[in-house]
Amino acid sequence: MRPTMVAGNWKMNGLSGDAVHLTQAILHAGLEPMRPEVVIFPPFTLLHAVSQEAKSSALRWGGQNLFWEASGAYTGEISGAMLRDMGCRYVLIGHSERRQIFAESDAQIVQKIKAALLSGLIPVVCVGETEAERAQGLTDAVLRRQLEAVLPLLNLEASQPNLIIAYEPVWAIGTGLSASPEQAQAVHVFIRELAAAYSAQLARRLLLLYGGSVKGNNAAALFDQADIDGALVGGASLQAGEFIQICRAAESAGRGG
Ligand SMILES: O=C(CO)COP(=O)(O)O
Repeated sequence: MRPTMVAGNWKMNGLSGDAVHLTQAILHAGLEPMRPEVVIFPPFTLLHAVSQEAKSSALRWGGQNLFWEASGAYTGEISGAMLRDMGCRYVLIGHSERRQIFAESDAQIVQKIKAALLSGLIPVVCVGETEAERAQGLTDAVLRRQLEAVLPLLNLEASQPNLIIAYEPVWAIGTGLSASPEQAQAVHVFIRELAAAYSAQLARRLLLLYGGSVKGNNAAALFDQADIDGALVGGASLQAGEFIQICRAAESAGRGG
């Protein structure tokens, strides 16, 4: 399998001018449409600006989070319908920063995934172990717990998976210390095996992104791995040149070059 998605998670960064600049840089980079699919996840406040720039292109965008209720007295929250209204195709759910800083539980993440699916969004569900968990040999156990909540939501009636999984080891996020291609590949194989318990066909087609200090200079080696289908990029997605380099690495991997 070959990388099919490069996604940029801008986190809580950027003002309108930055959104226009970054989006235009990606649009003008001459990337091959959909090889890979390029997706950006700006803050909610920049979704409109991004959608205006990218609406007639192959570039896609999504929200970084959502709340599970459709509407109502939930001050400060954003629903799936609101994201759809901004033209979003995707939504990040369960990012480790949400799990750690905002104490999101596996049960809440399940509610969010259900709400996203009901709204017609494709959830990009983030999983991953902390440094302490890896040191204690708990990586598989943590991923199993996180994914046992998520994988039952796979639509077994469909021919294509209704969600995407991003493996983001917490120790690799924002540290400059990416997982090695072999480490990431081993975990991706494990995740695919867990998914195969629900459906072998969907497991084969499940998009597994790697995230954690992906840069222009390490992306190609990650994409060379058979089960790394793309990347979820944080810091480097805020620098147009770096992000475009990662997209090009995915293009080349897609050509077998
Ligand atoms: O959290 C991430 C993407 O969601 C990864 O962040 P970095 O690429 O900055 O390590």
